[in-house]
Amino acid sequence: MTVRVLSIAGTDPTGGAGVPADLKSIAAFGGYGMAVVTCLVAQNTRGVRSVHTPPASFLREQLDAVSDDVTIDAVKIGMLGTAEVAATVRAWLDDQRNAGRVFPVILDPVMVASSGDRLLDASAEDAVRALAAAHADLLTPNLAELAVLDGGGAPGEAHRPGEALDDWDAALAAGRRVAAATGSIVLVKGGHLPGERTPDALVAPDGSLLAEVAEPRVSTRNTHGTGCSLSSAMATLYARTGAWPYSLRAAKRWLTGALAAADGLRVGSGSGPVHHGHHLDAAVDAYVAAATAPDSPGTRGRFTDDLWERSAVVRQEIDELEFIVRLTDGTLPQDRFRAYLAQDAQYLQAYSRALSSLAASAAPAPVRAFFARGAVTAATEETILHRQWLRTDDDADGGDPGIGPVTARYTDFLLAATGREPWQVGAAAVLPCYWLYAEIAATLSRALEAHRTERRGRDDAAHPYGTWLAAYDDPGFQEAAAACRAIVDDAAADADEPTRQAMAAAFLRACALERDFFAAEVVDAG
Ligand SMILES: Nc1ncnc2c1ncn2[C@@H]1O[C@H](COP(=O)(O)OP(=O)(O)O)[C@@H](O)[C@H]1O
Ligand SMILES: Cc1ncc(COP(=O)(O)O)c(N)n1
Repeated sequence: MTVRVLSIAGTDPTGGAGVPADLKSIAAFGGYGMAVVTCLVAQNTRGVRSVHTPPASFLREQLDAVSDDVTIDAVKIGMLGTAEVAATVRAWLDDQRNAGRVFPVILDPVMVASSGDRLLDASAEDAVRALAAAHADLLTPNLAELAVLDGGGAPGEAHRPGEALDDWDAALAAGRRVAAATGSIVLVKGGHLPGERTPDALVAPDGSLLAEVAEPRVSTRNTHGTGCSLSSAMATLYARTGAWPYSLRAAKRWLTGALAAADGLRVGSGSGPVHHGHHLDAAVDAYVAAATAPDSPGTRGRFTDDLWERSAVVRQEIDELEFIVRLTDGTLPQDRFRAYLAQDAQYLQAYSRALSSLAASAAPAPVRAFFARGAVTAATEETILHRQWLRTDDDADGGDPGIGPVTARYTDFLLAATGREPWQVGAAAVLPCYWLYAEIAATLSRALEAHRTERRGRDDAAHPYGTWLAAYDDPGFQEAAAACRAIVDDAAADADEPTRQAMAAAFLRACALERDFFAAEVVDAG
């Protein structure tokens, strides 16, 4: 379901906070973003230079231009700047409510930028509190903002304004008071507290805890706009799901990924932005793959011939990987080989499940039978790997390292493609594991033969991974690869063009993941 989300906020010409961050977050969750600008801010990752606030009447014109024309599914409010701006937004919300237009309002009470610059007049704090009490369904203050909002709590109980909230229990207590005082749910954020994890919690006006989540702290100075991004994500997810706890868990997980990918953006020399679109790689790959497809499919040869050609670059990259080169010449260190096998065992477990999905799909009976046999073979291979190579039963040095991030990315993709896509697309997704592996096994086996011939009679004649390599150059495996290829060709011949394109995209994505899998064993071994 696409939701229409309006951001009412200030600008950031470097794109990390305010309106641009909001629009990116809304888009990241599949929403349609709209924006009304409260203040124009000349800022970058190093700080705020100046703020220009257009007349309140013009703000009202922008708000009316949206609401006169578009049905709004959620509103996220960020920087308000002045009491007059806060009052104008409030008056517009009053009018919306009186006209019977109901939508959730998420208020991020922006007061001070992460650079330390003020973004709200001190005299406007009461107006923000009043706006929160009148209209906000959810408030998303950071700790400093929570402390200021709490300054207006019940006498005697209230946290003193300006006093720092420096532990999680104090923050939750302040969150409860602000929730009670405003009647809004408060998202209490522990991002500014020290510690390995970053806790966030949703506190209801009756004091109950609706959800508490904690993700690992990402080691980065690039946190500009995290507050804006999180609150827009919450607005979009809540408009879509109608559930605050699910929205928080999903938003928090995404934000942690956006923070982890932040350093890779290389935007600015101060506190840079987070990567809002970090999760879109797979979708972009699919579009690029579709764009490389020839225009007239009818004039082509076998579908998989074309796929093979289109995967040439990735296959070349695999052949040149240090891991493959050293596995072939036998110089790969034992611990790296074992780390690879441990990930391979994890992979096989998921692969067996992916093939089982195809065995249970709407495919013709012989196809289902083929994948059912494949599922059994993969599970058997996994068992053999554990018994013969990993000896997990009596492993002296602590056993299973768990699934690595790259293995997880590949297996998540396979399970999604075989579980949720048409079976033809799932079949194309599992093909690279058969086909590329069969090719690699054949190459390795030729190298093994050369190694033997060259060193015949010498005392280093035995290739350290010879037994393992030999097992993989199994004629049965080569036959299975050819059969899977035939299945994909037949399926493509009967499929419509969108399905063929989805099949090609799935095949090429799996090839890229196959490469990443071989390239990543050092990292995964971690
Ligand atoms: N280094 C970090 N690693 C992981 N999460 C973080 C980090 N810094 C902030 N966050 C998270 O980002 C969100 C916004 O946090 P916060 O810093 O309180 O907002 P603001 O940007 O408004 O100051 C919270 O969920 C917080 O836990
Ligand atoms: C227009 C605008 N709105 C909000 C912030 C706060 O940014 P942060 O989320 O880093 O505190 C900002 N710097 N600029």
